[in-house]
Amino acid sequence: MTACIVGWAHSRFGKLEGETLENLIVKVATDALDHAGIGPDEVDEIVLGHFNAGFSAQDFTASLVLQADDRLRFKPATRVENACATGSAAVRQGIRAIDANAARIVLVVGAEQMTTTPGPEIGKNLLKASYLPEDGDTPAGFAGVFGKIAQAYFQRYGDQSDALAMIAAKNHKNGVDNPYAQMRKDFGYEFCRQESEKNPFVAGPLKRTDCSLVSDGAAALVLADTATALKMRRAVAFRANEHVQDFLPMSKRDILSFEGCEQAWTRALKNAGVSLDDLSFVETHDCFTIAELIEYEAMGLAKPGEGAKLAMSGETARDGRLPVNPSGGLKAKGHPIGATGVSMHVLTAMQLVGEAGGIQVPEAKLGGIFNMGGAAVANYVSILDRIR
Ligand SMILES: CC(=O)SCCNC(=O)CCNC(=O)[C@H](O)C(C)(C)COP(=O)(O)OP(=O)(O)OC[C@H]1O[C@@H](n2cnc3c(N)ncnc32)[C@H](O)[C@@H]1OP(=O)(O)O
Repeated sequence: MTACIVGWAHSRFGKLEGETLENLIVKVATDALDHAGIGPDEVDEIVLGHFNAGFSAQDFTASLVLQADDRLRFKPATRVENACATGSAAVRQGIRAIDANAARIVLVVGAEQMTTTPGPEIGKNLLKASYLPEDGDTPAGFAGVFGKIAQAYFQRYGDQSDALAMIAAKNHKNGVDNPYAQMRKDFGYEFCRQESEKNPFVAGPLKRTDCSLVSDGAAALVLADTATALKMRRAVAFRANEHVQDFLPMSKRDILSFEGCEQAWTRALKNAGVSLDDLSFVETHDCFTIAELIEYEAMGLAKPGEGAKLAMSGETARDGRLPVNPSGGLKAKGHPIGATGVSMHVLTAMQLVGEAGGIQVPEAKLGGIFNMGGAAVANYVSILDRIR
């Protein structure tokens, strides 16, 4: 694998009043090129990750990146989509262009503007990433889908509400120190555990603090081949990048195993020639706290049914044995669908070059990323390593 990350940019995530999708895209595209020290004329290919599915009237968005600079005119530009893993799908498209020697420099952008959509429509738009014959009328949108998963998990392994609250509290605490995060509030374990007026049940056993946020935001990366990257200011290499797509209907699989996630991690660790013990931290897809818990098991950090034990142990806290979501995750940082996967790569690269500020994991050397579309349908794992 020859692709490296050589520059990046990240907008603040949140309800960004007065912002437009175009502005968000243009700003991060411009800032990422500046950060890399690359002129727009040097870009060989542009990939935009954008989910949309009804959030924005503006579709056909790949060309919005060209608004960043006239010198991007006539470059190939394509939009990709793979539900909540759309950002990682864009990153992978860029890697593949470089690996195929079809491009030397690729500009990857991920963006979404969700908060301008009225409340009930948000859930409906998100549900378009589920299997409609089964889940089309699920109340509470995607929270309803993961509420059912949580219920089934509790039936098989017992009530894990305390562990879910622990995960929520951990990620909210981490988010406090992330300047890009939408919610920078340390709610504490007790608040996340107790149902209250401010923390009501949303779907099944999931409370509000078990859900990721509805967000606007964008992030961008500049990718380069290794030879080019080694001449630049920073170079973070992909030791591995894997994509595993599973069946969409949950009825065709054991939904409590996240087998696509497991496959993607197994392949990535093998191809990188490392084990989980070698990782300094992981950014994982906590769209709902139950997802992070099942991901502990799928990636091999805990045995099936024992994710809760790991969550309660504190080993995944920022000062634990393997910090998980030091950025605050989707839970606190926010989850603007098309931007999320790109954001995970940006924040991991920042950690590896020691530029992560308040969320810095000391002496971070190797970072793992898991980004997921649907209920473990689109599964992307990257393992990143600083080489310069
Ligand atoms: C594979 C995948 O990635 S699927 C994931 C796709 N994404 C989603 O499904 C998004 C899930 N999240 C949601 O739908 C929403 O955040 C909900 C339903 C949990 C909450 O939304 P609402 O009930 O409409 O909350 P609303 O926006 O009115 O805010 C009410 C309060 O709760 C807070 N709040 C809203 N969402 C959250 C959240 N997820 N976590 C913590 N607090 C929240 C707000 O800041 C506000 O606080 P305040 O009263 O102090 O100002």
